[in-house]
Amino acid sequence: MVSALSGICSTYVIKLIHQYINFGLVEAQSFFIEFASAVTCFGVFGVLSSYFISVLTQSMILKLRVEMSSKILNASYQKIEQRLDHVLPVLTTDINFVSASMNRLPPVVTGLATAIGCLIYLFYLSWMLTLGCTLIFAFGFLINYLALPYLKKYSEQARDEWDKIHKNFEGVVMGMKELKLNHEHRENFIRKNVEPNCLKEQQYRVKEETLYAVSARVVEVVLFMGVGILIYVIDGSVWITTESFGNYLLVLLFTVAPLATVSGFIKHIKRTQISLNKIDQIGISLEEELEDCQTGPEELEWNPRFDPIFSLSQVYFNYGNDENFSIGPLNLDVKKGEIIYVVGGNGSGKTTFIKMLTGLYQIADGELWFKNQKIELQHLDYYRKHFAGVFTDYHLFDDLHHIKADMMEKNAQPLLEQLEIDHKVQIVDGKISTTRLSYGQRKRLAMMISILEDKEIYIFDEWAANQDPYFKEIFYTKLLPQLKAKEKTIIAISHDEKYFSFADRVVKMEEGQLVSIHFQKDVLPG
Ligand SMILES: Nc1ncnc2c1ncn2[C@@H]1O[C@H](COP(=O)(O)OP(=O)(O)OP(=O)(O)O)[C@@H](O)[C@H]1O
Repeated sequence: MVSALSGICSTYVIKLIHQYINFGLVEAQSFFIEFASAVTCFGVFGVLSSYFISVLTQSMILKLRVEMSSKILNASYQKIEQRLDHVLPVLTTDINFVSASMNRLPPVVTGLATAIGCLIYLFYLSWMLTLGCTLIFAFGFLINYLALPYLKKYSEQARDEWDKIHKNFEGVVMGMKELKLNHEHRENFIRKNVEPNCLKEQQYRVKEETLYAVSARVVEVVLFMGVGILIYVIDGSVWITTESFGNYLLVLLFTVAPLATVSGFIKHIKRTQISLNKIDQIGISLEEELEDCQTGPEELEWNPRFDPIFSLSQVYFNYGNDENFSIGPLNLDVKKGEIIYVVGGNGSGKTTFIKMLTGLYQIADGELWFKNQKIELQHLDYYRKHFAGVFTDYHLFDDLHHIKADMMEKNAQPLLEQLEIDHKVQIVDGKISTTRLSYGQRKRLAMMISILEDKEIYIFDEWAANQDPYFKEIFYTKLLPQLKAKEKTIIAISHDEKYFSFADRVVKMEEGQLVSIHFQKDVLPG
């Protein structure tokens, strides 16, 4: 509405200029008042329209960003893990591109309003000429329209290359150490990976831009040709004089600039569509994976003394796709407060097992029970709430506001001291003061956070792997028993045979099967 008012005002200014050229300054004072008012209103409405559209588009962008983040977090972990290469470029590139396109909307809307206003005025000046011009404009837009599928094709190809470039950039940042150390590796990575992908993207973009320039120039040529034809037809015609045609052309020229803004946006619409498709591709498929977050199964009687806290019955899992690794059938009952070590060779399936156990991976077959409740797909989020721990590829968040205040107050400082990082890290206003720590210290911090989260079941994936002997000892002989004393159940992947005697049970994984289970008495030395 405000954009339309701004467009009307600019048309009115054009009309005043046009009238002055035609009839001169008839009444100087009223001309000046009208002119100044129209220009002021044009400016004010223009700013207001930009402001309103900006508020609207920015709130849409905000919604898009927050919704995408929530959707990703609500989706199946397994599916996201498989598509990580596509998800990150969507978050970093496509959402930004859609945002940038939305930011271009205010001048486009004002331009459109001005062009429509000018066309109405032109129609008033000469409906026949305006009809002719509209046909020429329509023909020009048709050419633009016909070029769109090709523009879309090149734009899509360039965007697909961008996924690969994004992966290369990840390599540049995450693999900087390796690339810095090895000159040949660095050269090879740049020449054989980064450069070819960037080159392909560049070629597609050049094709796209050239096609766009060609279609834009063709449109201009058509417009000029159209005007030429009009001049040819009109010259010597009785129904319009050369002078009034000249006046008409003057207003027409004012219409060209806003129309150019609008037609320039057409190219952006295609690119935006491609970005929206990319968002949609992961968005829609994420929607399919949405899990009912809140509800658990019906509460059943559960006696921690006799009943397992969770059990697996004939459970199978596989990665699907072309990956042929699978685990199962697994049968395991775990009691509340038990400490279980999972051992086994590399690639035997230990991490896969705990990801499945925590509900991050969905089981393919069999039954998963938690406190006598059968866990179905829709209960997975409820089920996962009972777990905390540290994976090998953990992420350290510095914001700890999700931790209960009393837990934080009572236990944070003693834990920092016990883990001997209190001289390095403080918790200030619910945030960790620094995460710039050694690997071992960072892992201790991750351990502290998981303990503060105060869940019923703890999983640790080779937590002690990069701890010094002193902290290994503390982990196996103090921290885990302390958690057990609080009736926490612990599943720890471990290769440290020395400490097997501290487990209640040691289960061994081999090629996706739990091949043996030893109780503490069996693994005690001697
Ligand atoms: N995200 C994944 N997608 C497909 N296959 C995978 C994935 N992660 C692991 N695998 C496959 O599953 C097998 C078991 O891997 P897993 O990480 O569970 O082993 P692990 O016993 O924990 O090994 P390690 O001791 O080396 O950590 C591997 O052989 C691997 O090929």
